[in-house]
Amino acid sequence: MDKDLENHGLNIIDIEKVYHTKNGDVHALSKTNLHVHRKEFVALLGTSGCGKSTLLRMIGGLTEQTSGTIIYDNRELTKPSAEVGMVFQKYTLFPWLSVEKNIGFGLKQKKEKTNAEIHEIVNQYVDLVGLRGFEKLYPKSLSGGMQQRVAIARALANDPSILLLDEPFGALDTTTREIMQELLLDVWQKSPKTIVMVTHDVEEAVFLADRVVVMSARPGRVREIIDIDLDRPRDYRVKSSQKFIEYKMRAFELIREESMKLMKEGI
Ligand SMILES: Nc1ncnc2c1ncn2[C@@H]1O[C@H](COP(=O)(O)OP(=O)(O)OP(=O)(O)O)[C@@H](O)[C@H]1O
Repeated sequence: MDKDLENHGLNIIDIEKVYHTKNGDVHALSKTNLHVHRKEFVALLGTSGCGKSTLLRMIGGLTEQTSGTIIYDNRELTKPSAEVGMVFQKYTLFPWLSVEKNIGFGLKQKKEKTNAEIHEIVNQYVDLVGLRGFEKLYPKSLSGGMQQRVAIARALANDPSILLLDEPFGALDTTTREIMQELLLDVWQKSPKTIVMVTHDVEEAVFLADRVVVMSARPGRVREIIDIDLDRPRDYRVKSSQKFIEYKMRAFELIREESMKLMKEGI
């Protein structure tokens, strides 16, 4: 592959994070390297506290790394920017704004588009995440799954190059979660982005991602990368295939090994 193209996408280079707290230093992430291709979907898995969220927050410019560099398409990412959209587990919608106002919030702030253009973009995302008929409602009258759909639409409406998802379906019941996974795949297929998603759910990671990155226990680093060679578009039926089960088992084994290490260390 052309050297320049190879470098395109997200490059995480020698990233390390130590939190300095009053009770001492917490080594959250040891030198971590990862390359995520443009429009690739990567899922991060690992034991609790291995630094998954820390890594995501550093990519998003919300937490400063102790050392190392994060580059997207040859530009260094150092602070929050419109290029990076984020969705967290906790519903983070503005309660005083309607669904459509929440989705259009970032566009309005940027002041680059007319109200009519914003209206059109918002409408497009209302349809994409299946919220037609709910656009005038306020977050408090929506279910958890619907609120996360608004959050995803809000992040995408800004047309970011990278979408960071931190356990976005963690608070949802199993069925809603599965439906949201399919919706996310559908949205990603129609509006492809470079996605990095943190999840605790092995099945979710294998179902969604092109590659599953399993991290070692704290201080985290990349333990193994599993290439998920499953046809797209995917639907839930793929979960019963032999290949799917093998990928899932491999990820489980790795996480188990890392959890056992933590237990032996008495953490
Ligand atoms: N702001 C902070 N100050 C001090 N320590 C922190 C801070 N944020 C995270 N940590 C610590 O850094 C380590 C990694 O935390 P992080 O939340 O990144 O892990 P995680 O893999 O996302 O965990 P989980 O799966 O439980 O959400 C943990 O030991 C955590 O306690």
